[in-house]
Amino acid sequence: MGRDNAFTASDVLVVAFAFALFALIRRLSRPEKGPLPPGPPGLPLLGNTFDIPKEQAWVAFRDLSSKYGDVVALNALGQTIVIVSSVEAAVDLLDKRSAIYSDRQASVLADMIGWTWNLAFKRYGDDWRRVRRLFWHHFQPNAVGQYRAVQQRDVRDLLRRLLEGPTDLDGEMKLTLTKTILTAVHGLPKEAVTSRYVDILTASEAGIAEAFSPGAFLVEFCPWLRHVPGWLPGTGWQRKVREWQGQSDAIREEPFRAAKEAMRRGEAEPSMLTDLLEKSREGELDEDAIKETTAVAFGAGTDTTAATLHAFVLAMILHPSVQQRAQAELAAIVGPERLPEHADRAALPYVDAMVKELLRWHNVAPLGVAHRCMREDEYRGWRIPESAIVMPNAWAILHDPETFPDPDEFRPERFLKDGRPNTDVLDPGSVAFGFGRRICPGQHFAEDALFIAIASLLHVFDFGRALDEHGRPIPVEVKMTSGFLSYVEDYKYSIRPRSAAAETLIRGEAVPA
Ligand code: HEM
Repeated sequence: MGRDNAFTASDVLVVAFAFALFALIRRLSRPEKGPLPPGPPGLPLLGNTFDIPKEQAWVAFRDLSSKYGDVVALNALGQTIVIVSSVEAAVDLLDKRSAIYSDRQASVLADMIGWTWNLAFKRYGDDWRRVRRLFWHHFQPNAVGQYRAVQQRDVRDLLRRLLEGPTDLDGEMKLTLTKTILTAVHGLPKEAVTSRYVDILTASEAGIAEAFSPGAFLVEFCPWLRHVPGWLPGTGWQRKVREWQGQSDAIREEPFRAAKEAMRRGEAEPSMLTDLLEKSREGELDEDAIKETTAVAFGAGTDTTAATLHAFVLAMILHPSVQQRAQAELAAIVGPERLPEHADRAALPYVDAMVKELLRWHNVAPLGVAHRCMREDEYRGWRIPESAIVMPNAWAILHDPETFPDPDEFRPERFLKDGRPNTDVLDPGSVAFGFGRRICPGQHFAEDALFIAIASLLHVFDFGRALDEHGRPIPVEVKMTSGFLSYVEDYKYSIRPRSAAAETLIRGEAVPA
């Protein structure tokens, strides 16, 4: 809202004070049963609002946990936020007590934009349960094997595009995952999946980042503002909401429409959608549930996985010895005459450990997705109030030097012992994908997608630093963007096929004996 100058900073402060005062009076009028978890002292009314930075909040929260412990309570204008920075506390609360920690915070803006169709934002209840069950049925460990052929097909197409010349690596990763998901989930033939779908997602991510930037929109604090007519001064923000509505609708409707069109022409591939439509013919499902279930795979699965892969190439540039070790393993196990397949995974412990290390090293959701406590609870003698927001600081857990020495280093061997997987080390997948009943249902699909992409890329390409006009390597550094999802900032890279035989493999031709 500040962005279109619709409201001044003093408007925001007045409303914030009113909101905080209301929360304070409400709290004082209720007897309290125990202390909140420890945390920094807050200002009168405003609480800890200034302890919550907009940039890289996970780093500031980690610093708070070093001082106050693994469970820290903050008060933002009367709203309790509990930051959890250990696996033990995250599992105790979000997993073992998931019956009361599986809700999401209501958002007026999400409701206005129409994002409430999205499983990740749905409140805990029957509607969430219905879509989640349908989704899980198609993405549980025993089901994801059916998507491997499509994942492999699209990664091999990616290799070909990368061989053809310099390209936008980030965009290519996104296009690859978009093709995979829209084929596997919607049944779209790969030719029908153009960069138009990538653009839809990119626009909607920017919208989500802006809409959910804390404190940016007064309507979150004053829900009545949504009813103010759009012709009144100061309502420019409603234009933005309409734009975001369009993006949310596009994610939900466009692939679905295209898929139905492809079915009509007899060009659709077997997919989750064809399966769900079959069930709907038997009268078990309505069209909205089908659209929501398929659209959330596109909305939640594409960018998260593509962003993780984009971070992978950066890790390879920064850690050439890791790249070489993985390539040696691939050369020994897969050999020069073929490209890797999912079935090779068990025989490639180092590459498998790279998937773990990647999920640890770059957290696309550094603070997970916040859960909401549905009923007042007690934990280690502290009171967790009803409606408290509980955020697992996945980044802090996965960068804790006690668990992962030199956490900024990309070191897959930390997950190996005598060359075999070391089950004594915390599996980053058990943190990066969240907790409890809301745990990411796309985890197994994502891990498969990451494995086949990493193995295939390293089998045929060398990644390194790009050179400047004087032939000097251009420095790269790891910078994480802030926001609901975090990406590594763009970087310069060089890519070249490892050998003539590798080029032949990429082109899909037989390697001469
Ligand atoms: C590297 C890739 C990915 C990461 C790191 C990731 C991470 C997460 C996290 C942290 C959550 C929140 C869990 C919680 O509330 O505790 C989540 C939720 C979700 N993810 Fe993923 N995800 C990834 C890929 C995928 C994929 C490939 C799909 C689908 C094909 C997917 C679908 C979803 C859905 C539908 C939810 C919402 C679940 C709910 O609220 O019930 N994700 N993901």
